[in-house]
Amino acid sequence: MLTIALSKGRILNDTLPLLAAAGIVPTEDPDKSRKLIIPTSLDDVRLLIVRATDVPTYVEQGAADLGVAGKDVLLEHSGQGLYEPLDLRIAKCRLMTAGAVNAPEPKGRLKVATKFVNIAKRYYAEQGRQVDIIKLYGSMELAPLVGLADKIIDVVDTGNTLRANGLEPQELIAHISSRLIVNKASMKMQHARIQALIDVLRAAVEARHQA
Ligand SMILES: Nc1ncnc2c1ncn2[C@@H]1O[C@H](COP(=O)(O)OP(=O)(O)OP(=O)(O)O)[C@@H](O)[C@H]1O
Ligand SMILES: O=P(O)(O)OC[C@H]1O[C@H](OP(=O)(O)OP(=O)(O)O)[C@H](O)[C@@H]1O
Repeated sequence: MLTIALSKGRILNDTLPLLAAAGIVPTEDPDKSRKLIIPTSLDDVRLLIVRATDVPTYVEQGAADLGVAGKDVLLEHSGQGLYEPLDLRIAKCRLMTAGAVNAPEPKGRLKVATKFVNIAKRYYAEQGRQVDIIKLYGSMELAPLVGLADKIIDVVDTGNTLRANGLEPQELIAHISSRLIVNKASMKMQHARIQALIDVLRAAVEARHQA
C-alpha cells in the first residue's frame, strides 16, 4: 500500500490533476467527504487528509510514504527524515517580511510576528540582528496594526491581503512552491514503485508548464 498525505485546499486542488496523470483518482471528493483516509482508483494507493503543517510529520514518521508540502512548511519543519525529489511547481508564492506602509524603523529591538518561528530565527540570525519573535497561528497581518509587532513574516502571492491591511511586502526570504516529499525508508523498501510515480508526476509537471 502507498499512502500519500495531502492537505485540503490549494495543495489538494493542484495535486489531484497531477495524480490523475498517474491513474490515481480519489473514489470520493476529499473536499466534500468527512473521511480522512480516502481510497483511490488504485487498490494499493490511498490518500490521507491532514493539516498542511502536519504533512512533513506524517511522512517523516512513516505514517505516510509520500506527501505534498509547501517549501515554507518544509523550511519551518527542518527535519532530517525526508527526501524532496520533485518540485511540483504548484501553490507558488513568496515568503516575505512585511510591515506598515511608511512605518519608521523601530529604535529598539524589532518585534516580528509569524507562524514561521524557525525561519524567522534563522533569517535574522544570518543578518546578525537581534529580534523578538512572537508566535502566531493566523491573521498575522493584524499584528502590526495593533502594535503587537513591527513586522510580520508570511507568504505573499498577489499582495492583496497585505494591501487590504495597510501593509507592504518588504524583504524576500524565499520563493515558495509545493514539493513532493518521500519517507526515507519507503524510498528504499518500495523503490521501483515510488520512482515510477515520481517519473510520471515529473512528466505531468513538465506537460502542465509546456501547455
Ligand atoms: N495565497 C497563496 N498563494 C499561493 N500559495 C499559497 C498561498 N498561501 C499559501 N500558499 C502555499 O500553500 C501551502 C498550503 O496553504 P494552505 O492555505 O492550504 O494551508 P495553511 O492554511 O497555510 O496551513 P494550515 O491549515 O496548516 O494552517 C502553504 O504552505 C504555502 O506553501
Ligand atoms: O498575497 P495574497 O494573494 O493575498 O495571499 C496571501 C495570503 O494567502 C494565505 O492565506 P489564505 O488565502 O490561504 O488563507 P488562510 O489564512 O486560510 O491560509 C496567506 O496566509 C496570506 O494571508
